[in-house]
Amino acid sequence: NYYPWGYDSDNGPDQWHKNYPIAKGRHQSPIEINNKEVHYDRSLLPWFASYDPGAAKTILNNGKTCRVVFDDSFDRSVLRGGPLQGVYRLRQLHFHWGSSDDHGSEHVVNGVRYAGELHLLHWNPKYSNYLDAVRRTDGIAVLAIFLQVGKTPKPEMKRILEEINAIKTKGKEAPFPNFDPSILFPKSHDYWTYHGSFTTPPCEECITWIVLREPIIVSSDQMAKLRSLSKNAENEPELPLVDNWRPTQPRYFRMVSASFL
Ligand SMILES: CC[C@H](C)CCC(=O)Nc1ccc(S(N)(=O)=O)cc1
Ligand SMILES: [Zn+2]
Repeated sequence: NYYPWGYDSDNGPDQWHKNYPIAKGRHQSPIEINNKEVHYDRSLLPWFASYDPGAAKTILNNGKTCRVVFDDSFDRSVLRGGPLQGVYRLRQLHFHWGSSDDHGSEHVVNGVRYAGELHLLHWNPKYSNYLDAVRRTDGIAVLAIFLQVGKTPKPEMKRILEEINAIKTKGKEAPFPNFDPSILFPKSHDYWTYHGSFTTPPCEECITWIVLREPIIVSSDQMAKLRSLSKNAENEPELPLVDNWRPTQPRYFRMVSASFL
């Protein structure tokens, strides 16, 4: 009998390997990023995002996260440079967050957990489609941005959080037109990069991670707004959608490169 994966004790990260054996692989994500083990790579190029606001389509609650979906039927919104060869198409963005402000991010930096983490997922159009790309080591690129709680929140987050009321329960979707996610980017483009996996099932090891050093500032109220999402469907008992983050995985023999000294 099929029992969907989740983040509870009976279907959470420690159980995922039963249906997705690669979850115990050697290139899993997220990981701890420690300054001592990072290698400054001066050959790393800056990365560039050129996104078309018109590519934004809908925002949805899939019971696991809040996701914004973009038109990826051609090279309309792309990420290039950094560790990447060629352009990667923006497909979706989503968040991971905790049950309180002191945790919720997936990557951890020198022991620091942030309140949340924003993932912008892009795929390599040299492959015929997304499902083909997820089977390739250079198939996917995820730009990860930490959410830090502070006094002067980024006004650009407001647009996403205003839509939360329309997608309270699992399966709810709402139109989300005219949105350029690069307005969410922090000032600095400094990043770490390493090869890893999806942080949820199917845990495929197809991701070039680009983790930004500078977090974006959100307010405690904005985090509370994310936590007001429910993982249940409309007519089911209310279950808060919180703590949808995977603990850090072993780094094994992977190099984490830094674009900055
Ligand atoms: C077998 C293909 C499957 C349907 C893929 C569905 C998918 O895209 N999942 C996904 C996306 C992003 C992340 S994360 N959190 O950015 O690492 C985790 C999981
Ligand atoms: Zn994610």
